[in-house]
Amino acid sequence: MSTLTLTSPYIIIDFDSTFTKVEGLDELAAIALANNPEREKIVGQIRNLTDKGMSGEMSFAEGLRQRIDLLSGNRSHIEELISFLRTKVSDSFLRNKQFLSENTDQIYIVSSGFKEFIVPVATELGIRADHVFANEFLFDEEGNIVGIDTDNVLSTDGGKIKLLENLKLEGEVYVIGDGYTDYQMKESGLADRFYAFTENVEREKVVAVADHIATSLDDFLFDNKLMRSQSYPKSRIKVLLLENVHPAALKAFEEEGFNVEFVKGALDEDELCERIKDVSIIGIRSKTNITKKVLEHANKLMAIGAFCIGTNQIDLDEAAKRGIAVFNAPYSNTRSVVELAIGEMILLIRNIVPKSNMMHEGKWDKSANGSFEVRGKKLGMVGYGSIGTQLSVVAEAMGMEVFFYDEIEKLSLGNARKVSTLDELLSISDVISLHVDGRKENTNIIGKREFDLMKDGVIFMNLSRGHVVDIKALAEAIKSGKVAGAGVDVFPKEPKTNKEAFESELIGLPNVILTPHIGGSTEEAQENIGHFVPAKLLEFMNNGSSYGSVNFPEVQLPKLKDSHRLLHIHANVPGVLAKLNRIFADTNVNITGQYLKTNEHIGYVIVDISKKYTEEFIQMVKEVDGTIRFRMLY
Ligand SMILES: NC(=O)c1ccc[n+]([C@@H]2O[C@H](COP(=O)([O-])OP(=O)(O)OC[C@H]3O[C@@H](n4cnc5c(N)ncnc54)[C@H](O)[C@@H]3O)[C@@H](O)[C@H]2O)c1
Ligand SMILES: O=C(O)[C@H](O)COP(=O)(O)O
Repeated sequence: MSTLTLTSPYIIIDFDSTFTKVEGLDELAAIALANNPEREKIVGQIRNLTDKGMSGEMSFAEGLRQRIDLLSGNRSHIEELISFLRTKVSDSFLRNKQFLSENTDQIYIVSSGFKEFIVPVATELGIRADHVFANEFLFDEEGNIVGIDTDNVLSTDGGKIKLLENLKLEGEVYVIGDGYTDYQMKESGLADRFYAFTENVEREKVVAVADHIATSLDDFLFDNKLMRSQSYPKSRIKVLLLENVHPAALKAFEEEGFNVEFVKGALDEDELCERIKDVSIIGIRSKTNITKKVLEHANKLMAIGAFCIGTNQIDLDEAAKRGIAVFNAPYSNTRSVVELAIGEMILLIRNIVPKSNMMHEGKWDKSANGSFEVRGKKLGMVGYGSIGTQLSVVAEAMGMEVFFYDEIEKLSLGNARKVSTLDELLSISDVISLHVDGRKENTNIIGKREFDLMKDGVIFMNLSRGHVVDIKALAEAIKSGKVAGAGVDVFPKEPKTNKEAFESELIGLPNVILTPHIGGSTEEAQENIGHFVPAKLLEFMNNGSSYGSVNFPEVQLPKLKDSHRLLHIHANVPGVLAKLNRIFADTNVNITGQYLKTNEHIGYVIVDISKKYTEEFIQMVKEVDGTIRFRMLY
């Protein structure tokens, strides 16, 4: 088969803001005027003239003349500009260098920019120098730009149309560009299609008249079934990032060419049901609940990234049944939580909060009563996972005796001692800190009965999940003096955004540190997560690897080489693999690698095949009974 046949239309490509991300002449002005005190003003005027010319608001030729007059550039500035433009080639053009170099006879650059800087940049990606049509500068003897070659048709209004007419191309002609003058080639009847290129800028007036929108060069190539770097254009794949995840995440997806939407707060169920319809990847933190109802609206969703540790806010089983892989960041913020827990336990055991509050009221209360060291005290941790174990080590280094209770067998670090029941842990500890996961069964594991078991004057901390503690019982225990100090970072009901008010029975109680779920909110942790989770999601999207997923059969796949990769997710029922293999045998498709992993709900089969196959073969694979989702990578 060949989904990649080249039907060979002539492709006319604009340069500024299409082939490169920027407008060459504007950048030349910024370079040439570097030492001019009026630089910003003049560059602003030039940009304004460029915009007006590109959107068709003013005569292009007049705008160009005015821009050259404002510029005051020379040859050395052009050299600098070329080096700069080499770093500003549009991502999708860089990705598709092979297409550009293998189809040089069909591709032309037609630009109102200048050959002096376009030719060196475009030819490096395979464009023929004699296929670059653009304006040319006039220089004086010192190399200063003094004007433009007015004999060149491109310096005139309607120049691109005249140029195209002169080219006399026979066959289909498609134009890709971001400006109105690019569209005019189609309007004149000389080109068959106009693709408004929006990877760098989106001009309303241009998009409105376009036959198609090309969000990237891959998008254009996909639309025309031409050879491309991405099996499916990433610019067509929508990524929705909620809850103000670190900008590193936005950058990671944008650099790969995805269509990314960034939202500061969380969304409620109804909003999410609406917004998720066309989303393929969603990034959330602890406040966004991905419920069964949300997933029912998420027909395109392939992966969920929890930019945090907890995944209790996601219906993991339902996601798996729908073939949606969920990833989180299990370690990136653990140290931050540990540091906050250590800080809080010292402040609480020293009774610092009331003392600090009094100072703010102008009261001096120097006394040692009710203030203790943590050294020698017993720290009791419920949950000895990633955070519990780290806290254990740091607390021991401060001279605490560490005890823990975990419902599964865990290796003690250092001198930490495991106790066999929760009740025992609660009754022996001076400081109690909760580090259990947020599964439903952990709801209210600490309530009145458990507070009654604790020592009088205990210090109590919860930095795990809000629903784990009965807040009313905690408030009573604080009021009665049973709990001498409490540090609470997580609550059964938390505001979705910083604009919503916080309500709790703990407000106003003495020696209580309340924090707005910021255990993992440090710059370091958020940045780590901002790199870690997108890397996992991208590996899944680009390569099929699901290693580290919390709900999906985990496979770590080799890089795809000289093959096409089929990713088949199916209900875990007997016989699917056999059926798939039968199709391969019957259709004579050569398998170069095969991987299978299952979990209780689904099977994940990855098959690398040689590139010779038919559309019918793909259709048969998609139609195998039990198929949940199928996609291909190459
Ligand atoms: N406050 C924050 O900003 C913040 C930041 C990161 C993590 N967290 C939360 O902290 C908690 C701990 O994170 P982690 O990375 O250490 O998780 P983890 O999964 O590594 O460890 C949790 C441990 O708790 C144990 N456990 C679960 N339920 C238990 C129970 N009822 N009794 C005894 N042991 C039980 C598990 O066996 C496991 O060993 C999670 O709820 C996570 O969501 C909060
Ligand atoms: O699960 C976590 O990692 C923490 O609860 C942090 O959640 P957040 O990213 O919403 O602050």
